Amino acid sequence: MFKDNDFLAFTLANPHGAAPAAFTTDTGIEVALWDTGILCLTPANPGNKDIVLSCGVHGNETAPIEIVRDLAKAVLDGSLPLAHRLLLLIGNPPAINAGKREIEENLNRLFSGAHSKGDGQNAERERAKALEAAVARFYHERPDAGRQEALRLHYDLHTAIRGSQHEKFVVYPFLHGKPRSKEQVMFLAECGVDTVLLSDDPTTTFSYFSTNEFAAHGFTVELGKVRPFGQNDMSRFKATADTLAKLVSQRELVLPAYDESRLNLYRISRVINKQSDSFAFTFGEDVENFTSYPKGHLLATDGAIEHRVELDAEAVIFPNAKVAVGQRACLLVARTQLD
Ligand SMILES: O=C(O)CCC(=O)N[C@@H](CCC(=O)O)C(=O)O
Ligand SMILES: [Zn+2]
Repeated sequence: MFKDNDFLAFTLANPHGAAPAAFTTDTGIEVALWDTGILCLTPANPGNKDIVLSCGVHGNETAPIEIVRDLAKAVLDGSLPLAHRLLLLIGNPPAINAGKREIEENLNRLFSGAHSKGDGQNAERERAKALEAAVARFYHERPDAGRQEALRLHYDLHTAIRGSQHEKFVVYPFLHGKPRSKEQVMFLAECGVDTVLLSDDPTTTFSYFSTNEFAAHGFTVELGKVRPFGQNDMSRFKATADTLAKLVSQRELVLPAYDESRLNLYRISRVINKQSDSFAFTFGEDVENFTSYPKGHLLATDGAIEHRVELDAEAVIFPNAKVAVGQRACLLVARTQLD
């Protein structure tokens, strides 16, 4: 189905849809293309993990797309065994083709039903619906359901617009009081992700959708800085790619014991939403994620509104004045410990 086992090339050649198709590899893996960029892989005797790996939810975040392309190729050509069910998602193919974060709307604000709110309709809203349906189908369609409790995982892979003082970090979605998983945090540390942002609010992101609706362990994983295809230094993503390969190929993954000294833990203290077109930060585009400011410091203005640091120190994450009015323009985080 895919020339040279290149799932990405096929997806980008069919950005708006592809007919469902299925085949079995020489190594006995059932491969099912459910739609363009939506590929379900089932080994003959699946282990207890149901793994979703998504990338390209933002079209210009290319390194994660390359990681998923290479992993798909290795599984399809048999060089990487598959131990568990795996759903590979290439989020926004038209945006990838355009080399843009989004075409009309930020896909990662359209989950948990947000795609169907309001009057507007566009390809990103349709895609959010299709991705939600694919995740639901994948988690519900486990062939041996009832016999074996599956561990549901979803790593939504991104890169950030700005540089980051901690290059690799995750947003750990709000779990509504359920305990955070120290094992998952150590898995991420093995991926080279040493920084965790704990969210305390529901959102409309993809990772929150999977954690909230399917009790998956889900994360938005930020792996570095956005660069165009061909300009990523893939050596910086090796630990992540290698650990993801181990995750999908090993029946049992041995992880180190929880060690907080390996981690930087932050809690999201505030979300700043853009309320008008006059929204502006007081700092420049070169200021990196995790830059910290003292209490009282003026971070942004929005017409007559002043956004100042409220805690002793708060650091800025994802500051972006160019988002649409009503959207999140910045997160503020403060140091914390795991609950
Ligand atoms: O660098 C930026 O400004 C954005 C990088 C990015 O796409 N981040 C995700 C985080 C999602 C989350 O909060 O879980 C996003 O903004 O969608
Ligand atoms: Zn992103």
